[in-house]
Amino acid sequence: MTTTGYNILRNPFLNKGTAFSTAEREQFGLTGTLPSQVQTIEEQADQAYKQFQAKSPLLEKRIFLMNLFNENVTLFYHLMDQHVSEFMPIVYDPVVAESIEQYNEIYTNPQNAAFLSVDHPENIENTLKNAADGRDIKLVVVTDAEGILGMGDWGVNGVDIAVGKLMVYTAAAGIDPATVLPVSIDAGTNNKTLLENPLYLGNKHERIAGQKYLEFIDKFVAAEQKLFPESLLHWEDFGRSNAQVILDKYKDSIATFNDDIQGTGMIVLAGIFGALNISKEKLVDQKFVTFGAGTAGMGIVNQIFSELKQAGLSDAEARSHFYLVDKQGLLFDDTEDLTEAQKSFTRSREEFVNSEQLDNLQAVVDEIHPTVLIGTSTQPGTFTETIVKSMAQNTKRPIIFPLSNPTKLAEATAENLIKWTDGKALIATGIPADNVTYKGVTYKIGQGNNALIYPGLGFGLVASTAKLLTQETISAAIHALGGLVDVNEPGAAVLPPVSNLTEFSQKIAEITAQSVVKQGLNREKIDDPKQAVQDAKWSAEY
Ligand SMILES: NC(=O)c1ccc[n+]([C@@H]2O[C@H](COP(=O)([O-])OP(=O)(O)OC[C@H]3O[C@@H](n4cnc5c(N)ncnc54)[C@H](O)[C@@H]3O)[C@@H](O)[C@H]2O)c1
Ligand SMILES: O=C(O)C[C@H](O)C(=O)O
Ligand SMILES: [Mn+2]
Repeated sequence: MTTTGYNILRNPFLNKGTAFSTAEREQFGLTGTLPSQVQTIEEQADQAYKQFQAKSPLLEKRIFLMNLFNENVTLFYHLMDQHVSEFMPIVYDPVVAESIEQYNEIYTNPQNAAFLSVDHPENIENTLKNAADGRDIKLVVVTDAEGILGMGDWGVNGVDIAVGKLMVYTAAAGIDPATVLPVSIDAGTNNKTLLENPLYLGNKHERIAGQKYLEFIDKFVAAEQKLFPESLLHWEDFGRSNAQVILDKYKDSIATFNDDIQGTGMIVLAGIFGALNISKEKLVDQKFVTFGAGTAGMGIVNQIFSELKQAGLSDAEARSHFYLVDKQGLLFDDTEDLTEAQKSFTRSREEFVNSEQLDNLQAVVDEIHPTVLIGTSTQPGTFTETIVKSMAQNTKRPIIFPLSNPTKLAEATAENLIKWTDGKALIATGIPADNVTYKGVTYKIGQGNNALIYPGLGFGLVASTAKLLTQETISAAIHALGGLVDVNEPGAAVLPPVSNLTEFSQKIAEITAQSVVKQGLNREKIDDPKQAVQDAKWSAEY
């Protein structure tokens, strides 16, 4: 690749636009290809921000930012650094959901993503090479888009979630954007609307499943590891039947993690610790009801389970703290269609005189008196006033996390939860929520979204050249998020605010890297893990 003239202006990783100095313009054959004034990155950022502000609605703002990214990656991140709380919901959840729904209609140059087709396994390696274009890839986010947020199957459109997750990695933790690669696995789609859309850009056939699909995944992992042997492989928004199977297959042999299972489990446990700091209670004294025992729900349960065991409980004691509710109601040993993950946490019918009636959330909450209620069900409005009030009657500070995304799928709003519990609920929501003022107290609402933890974790793994991600490292990273909120302030949030994302991501990255090195899981020699994180950090300057 030549890096002179228009090639450099069109390469988003190298382009500085009007910020190329006169000397650089001469050096790169750009003399006369730009207006004469040389701008600073600050001037460019101010100008771009004004253009951004002039756009509405939010989806237009997102398209503007994606085009800016496609033109000039450094400027995009420089601007995002200055406006992280404002840009997060646009680059990422919830506006990313709209851009996925309208992907074909608003199609823009796809941010250097790699598109793999299940129909052409022979192209995997070449595709990854083409998309990397000689860059040294350290982090891959891959999606097959079978379970995009709570919106189901979005075929090739789902690539935007891989792109968005990676943008958050750089904005939050500072991974060099030239070292990352978003990947779409187009396995077909069962989304009828997409199949019938003449504009649909993905494979126009039903989703391929079973052996052929798993063989494709195997080939992908082999090629990814061969081409980028030092990379971390992050799985996002796979369907319930594949997510855990894939993670279990690779987690003990390569550096990999599933964000919906592990990232979500981590942030929820961190949020629960935050809530318990406020209520001055202990984890071992809690009773958990998880509503929606799928990929995220079971990731959360397993993470809490593992922490309860660390606190000294036996397997059986730890299991006794959980009540899973899914479509069938409370999950019992004899419930039909249990997933492998659910089977370890079912209840016995003998525990209840009325087990037949426990087929809905209301009945379960009335019977169990949970202290913690987690929603990962994709079912909007299901934490009703009656359910929430029933919970609040039986526990002083109910911990209630409606986590389903995007906005339209949340089990409840923070505002209603505060109102219905007379300010007692300790809340985290999946998408950002405004402060709630109630009876003179302003309640800050923590964002229980894996974006608060995966960037620090992933960057720490990359910076420390980790070979594997262990439970020990996961646990260390969760605890890194503790102690960052002043719990004595009335209305304190259970998690630190997104405006501090870069600071706490740095802390999580350092603790992750320290844990990797302590376990001897680094590929390269590292004397000072904190320094290794510092050295790997990219900043959005020319
Ligand atoms: N806040 C976060 O960080 C975060 C992270 C991951 C997932 N999520 C959200 O959690 C939700 C679930 O995601 P997932 O990946 O686990 O999906 P999933 O499909 O694996 O799981 C959803 C589960 O909900 C169950 N369910 C569906 N309808 C139900 C009903 N009426 N009553 C009870 N249960 C029902 C399904 O059977 C399934 O087990 C999504 O909305 C997603 O956006 C949030
Ligand atoms: O993408 C998000 O906002 C969080 C999570 O990974 C999800 O699938 O909902
Ligand atoms: Mn996800």
